[in-house]
Amino acid sequence: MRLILLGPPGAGKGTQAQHLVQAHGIVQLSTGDMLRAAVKAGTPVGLEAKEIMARGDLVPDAVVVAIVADRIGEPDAAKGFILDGFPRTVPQAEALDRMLAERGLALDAVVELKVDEQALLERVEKRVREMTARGEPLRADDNPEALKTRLAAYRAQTAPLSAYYETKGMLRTIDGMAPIGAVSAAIDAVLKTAAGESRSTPAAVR
Ligand SMILES: Nc1ncnc2c1ncn2[C@@H]1O[C@H](COP(=O)(O)OP(=O)(O)O)[C@@H](O)[C@H]1O
Repeated sequence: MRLILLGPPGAGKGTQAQHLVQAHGIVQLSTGDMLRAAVKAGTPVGLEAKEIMARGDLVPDAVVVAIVADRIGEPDAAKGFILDGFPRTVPQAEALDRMLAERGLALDAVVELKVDEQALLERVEKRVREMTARGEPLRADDNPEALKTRLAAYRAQTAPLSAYYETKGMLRTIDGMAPIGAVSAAIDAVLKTAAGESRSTPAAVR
C-alpha cells in the first residue's frame, strides 16, 4: 500500500503514520525526519536545509524530490510506504507522479486530516510544553515565529494539493479533530475502500 498523509503542522500526521506502520507493516517516510537527520549529520543537504527549516520555510523542491526518489527505491519500501510531509508543493506532487510511473507504481490513497487552526496552535504549544517538561530538546522550528511561517507555507504552497488530488479522484478527507483512535479507525475504513476499488479494477484497464 502506498499513501500520502496530508495536513498542516500539528494535524496528527506523525501519530497516524505510526498507527499505519503497526497496522499495515509499511514504512513511514517523513521528509521532515530525513531532513533533520541530514542537518544533524552535517551533510551537504543538511547544511543547505538547516536555516530554511529553522525559519519554517520550505526546502527547495529539487532537494526533497531527490531524497524521496532515493528513499522509495530502498528494499524496505518495496511493500509500501506512507509519505508524511511530502509532497508539500504542486511541483513535488508532479515529480512524485513521474517517479512512481517510472517504477510502474501507483498511489492507493491520499488521506487529508482536516483540523481548525486554533486547535493546531494549541496542539503545537502543548507538544512544546510536554517536551520541555520531559527535558527533551526542542526542534529548531518549535517556536511561535517559525510555526507562523510553517502555517503560512502550508496555506500558500501545500493546501493547493487537496484540489490536485481531488481532481484525480484520490482525495479522502478525514476529521482530524476526532480522538486519535477514531481518526485511525476512519483512516482504516478509507483504506479498505481504496483497496477494494483497486482489486475490483479489471487488470486490462489498470
Ligand atoms: N516536502 C518538503 N518540501 C520542502 N520542505 C520540507 C518538506 N518536508 C519537510 N520540509 C522541511 O522540514 C520542516 C519540518 O517538516 P515536518 O517535520 O514535516 O514538520 P511539520 O509537519 O511539523 O510542519 C518543514 O518546515 C520544511 O522546512
